[in-house]
Amino acid sequence: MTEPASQLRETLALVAPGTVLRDGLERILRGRTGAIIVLGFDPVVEAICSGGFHLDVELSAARMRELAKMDGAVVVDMDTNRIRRASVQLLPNASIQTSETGMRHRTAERVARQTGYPVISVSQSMRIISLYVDGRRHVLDPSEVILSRANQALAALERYKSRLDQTSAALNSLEIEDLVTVRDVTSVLQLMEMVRRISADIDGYVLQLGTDGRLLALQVEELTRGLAAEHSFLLEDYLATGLEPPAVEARLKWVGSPALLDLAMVARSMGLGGSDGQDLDTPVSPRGLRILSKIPRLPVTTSRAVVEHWGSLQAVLGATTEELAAVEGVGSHGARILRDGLSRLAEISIVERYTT
Ligand SMILES: Nc1ncnc2c1ncn2[C@@H]1O[C@H](COP(=O)(O)OP(=O)(O)OP(=O)(O)O)[C@@H](O)[C@H]1O
Repeated sequence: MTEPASQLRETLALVAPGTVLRDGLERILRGRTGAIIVLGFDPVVEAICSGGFHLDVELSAARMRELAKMDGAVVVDMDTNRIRRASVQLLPNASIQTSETGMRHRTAERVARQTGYPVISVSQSMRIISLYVDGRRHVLDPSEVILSRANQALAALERYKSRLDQTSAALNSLEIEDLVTVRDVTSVLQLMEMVRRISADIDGYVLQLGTDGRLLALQVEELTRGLAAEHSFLLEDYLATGLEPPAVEARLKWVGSPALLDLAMVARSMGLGGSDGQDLDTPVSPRGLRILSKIPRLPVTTSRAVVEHWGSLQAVLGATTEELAAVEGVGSHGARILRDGLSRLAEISIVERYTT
C-alpha cells in the first residue's frame, strides 16, 4: 500500500471512528438513508448550491442524520465546524469527467474536483461510504475489516523486527571483532527498510481506525522505538564518502519491494560493494555511532565527539580511559560509561560467538 496523499490522510482522520463526522455517517447508514456531504464552504461552493436552506449551526452527528433524511446535499464548513447548507441541489460543471454511475456519486465526484474540497457520499442502495478527495475515490471500510488487515501487518512487523534484532546483534559482535562485510551491513539496512515500510502501512490503518486504532498505534510505537535513530547511525557508520544519510534514505524509499530483496541493490544505494553493489564480501569498518548508541546513559553528543576524534570503532576500542577522557566533551565520567559499556558489549559478543 502506498502512503495516502496528504489531503486524503487529513480527510481520513476527519472521518475516522470516534469523530463527530463518522458518528453521523454511521447513523445515516443505520437509518438506511443516503447522503452527500461537502466538507468545505466558500464562494465556489456557494455558487454551485441551488435551493435548500441556509443554516449556521454546530456540526453534530444527530443533526447530520436529521438533515440527511431530506433530499439534496449538506454543506459543512470544516474550518468552523458548522453546517451551512442543507437540502441543496448541487450543480457542478457537467463537463468535469466522472467515472461514477448514479447521480449522487457523479455529483460528489464532480463537486470534489471543482471545489477542491473533500465530498462524502453515502450510497443508500449499496450502503457504502465513499470519499472523493484529491481526484480519487476512497471507500471507507468498516473498522473490523481494517483491523484484520492491520493485525496481519502487525504479525509481519513482529516477524521482521525479531529478525532485525538478531541480525543487528550479530552485527554488534562482528563490529567489535572487526569482521564486518558489506553483506552484514546491508542485511541490517534491508530489514530496517522492510520494518519501516510495514509500519508506514500500519500507520495508514491507524489513521483510518481513529479511536479503534489506539492499541495498534501503541504496539507499533513499542516495536519501532529508537529505530529511526539506529537507521541513521548505521548509515553514518558505513556510507561511502560523499553520500549523506537523507539522500540514501530517499533513494531507498523509491526501491520497489521486489528489488529491496536484492542485497546488491541495497549495497549500491549506500555506495558500497563496488559500482554494481555485487561485492558483498568486501570487508568494511564502522565509525562506531550505531554501537555506541546502545550504551545506556551515554549521550549522543559524547559518542559523536569520540567517533569524530578517533575516526573508527576499532580506534575507540583501542583507546584507554584516560585517552577517551581527554577528548573534548567526554570527560572522566563519560569515558568511564563508555569503557564499561564497550566492555559489556565485547563480553556479549564473546558469549554470542561461543553459544550460537
Ligand atoms: N446534484 C445533486 N445535488 C444534491 N443531491 C443530489 C444530487 N444528485 C443526487 N442527489 C441526491 O442523491 C439521491 C439519490 O439520487 P440517485 O438515485 O440518482 O443516486 P444514486 O447515485 O443511485 O444513489 P444511491 O447509491 O444512494 O442509491 C437524490 O435523491 C438526492 O438526494
